Amino acid sequence: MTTFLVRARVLDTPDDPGAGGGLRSDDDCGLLVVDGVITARAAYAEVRAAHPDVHAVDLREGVLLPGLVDTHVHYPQVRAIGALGMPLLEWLERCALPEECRLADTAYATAVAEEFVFGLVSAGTTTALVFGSHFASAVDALFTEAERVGLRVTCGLVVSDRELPTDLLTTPERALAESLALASRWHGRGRLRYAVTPRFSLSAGDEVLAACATAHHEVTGSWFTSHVNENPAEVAYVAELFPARAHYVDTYDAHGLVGPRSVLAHNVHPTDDELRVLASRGASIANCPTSNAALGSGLFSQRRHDDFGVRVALGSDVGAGTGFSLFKEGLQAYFHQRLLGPDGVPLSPADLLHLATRAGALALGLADEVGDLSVGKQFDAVLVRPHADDPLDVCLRHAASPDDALAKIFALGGDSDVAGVWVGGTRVKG
Ligand SMILES: O=c1[nH]c(=O)c2nc[nH]c2[nH]1
Ligand SMILES: [Zn+2]
Repeated sequence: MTTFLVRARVLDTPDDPGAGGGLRSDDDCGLLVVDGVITARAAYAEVRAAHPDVHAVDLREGVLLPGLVDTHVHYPQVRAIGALGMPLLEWLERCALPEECRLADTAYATAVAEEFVFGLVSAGTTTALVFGSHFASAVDALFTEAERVGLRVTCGLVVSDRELPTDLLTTPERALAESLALASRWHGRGRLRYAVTPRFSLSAGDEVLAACATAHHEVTGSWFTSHVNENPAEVAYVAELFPARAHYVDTYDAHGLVGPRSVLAHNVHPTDDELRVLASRGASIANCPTSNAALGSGLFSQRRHDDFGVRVALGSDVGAGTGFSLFKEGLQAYFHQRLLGPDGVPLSPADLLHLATRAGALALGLADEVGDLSVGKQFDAVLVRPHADDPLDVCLRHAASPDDALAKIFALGGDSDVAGVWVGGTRVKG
């Protein structure tokens, strides 16, 4: 049995700030961690008195947050980050898809998998719903690396049967067979799970979507992820390709793919009917603000999702998104709401932390395990400790309140401020 006691300044959001909760802040908190699980939480002196002999780790030089949860991030696109100036379909054709073709080479894919997992850990992301590769061997490489490092990863084979470079296409039969084979190797193994992943219905016709539905049904507890309503040209083309469907969401819903274990990325241009369907199915949306800005996709309406009761979490959407940091995504989510003027939702610092942690855990069905630092949860945590006299260090020392300190972390925090990362009680960075 491995037991240690953490002494830290802890910020987390166990209760949704948008639903009457707020920021939980404990200046001198004691967390007893036994075999990776938090078994006691109280004032440090109290936990210490009850456990006088346990080894203590003093993290008071920084701020301890729950591990960050990224609900939409593309593993094959690490090397494609930062291509600016194109809308979605042109960016896919000129930038993302040529790079994704290179993952047919397993040695290349293995190197990218290592870079990708390192990118997640460096940013303080401990749980991710990862958009995989079109090549099964590359998906194996990603799961292998995630397991080696110990991250919580849900991922799957990306499948498509049209509109993409030939090397990225498959058939419904092959899609199903390869998906089931991957799931049999990885789903439910340690912290890993399988996600059925048609790229988007623009590139996945009804036969492939039906194969995805079969895989989702056969792999108990699997997840479903894809893209939806990202860009007006994409939305118009999907409508042309699926004349019998009511709308973009219906291209998935008609196959029974939209439910509580679904995460759809973007949804920048939804109709009211689509929001109604998403809410009634209990599906989640990954809001990807830096990607939406970089590709000029538009401003995400948090208000309409809130009004219809659709769950929202955050995704970095690397490589259309401009990096792995969910602090940056949170800040951009905040900016976008500001730019919407009266139609925007004023996001507080606690809202941003909730979006980057517990909302993601809820979207991924992992809220009983991760997302905050309560008793019974896994010790998945991020220590934010900037270098002495960096602007963030200065601002944290002079913060007027815990909410103010958190705002400064989202405004100024980056990978170099992430001084420690733990997953299930094991330190994976720092
Ligand atoms: O932002 C995006 N990135 C992608 O790789 C992609 N594929 C389909 N639709 C997409 N959107
Ligand atoms: Zn994406």
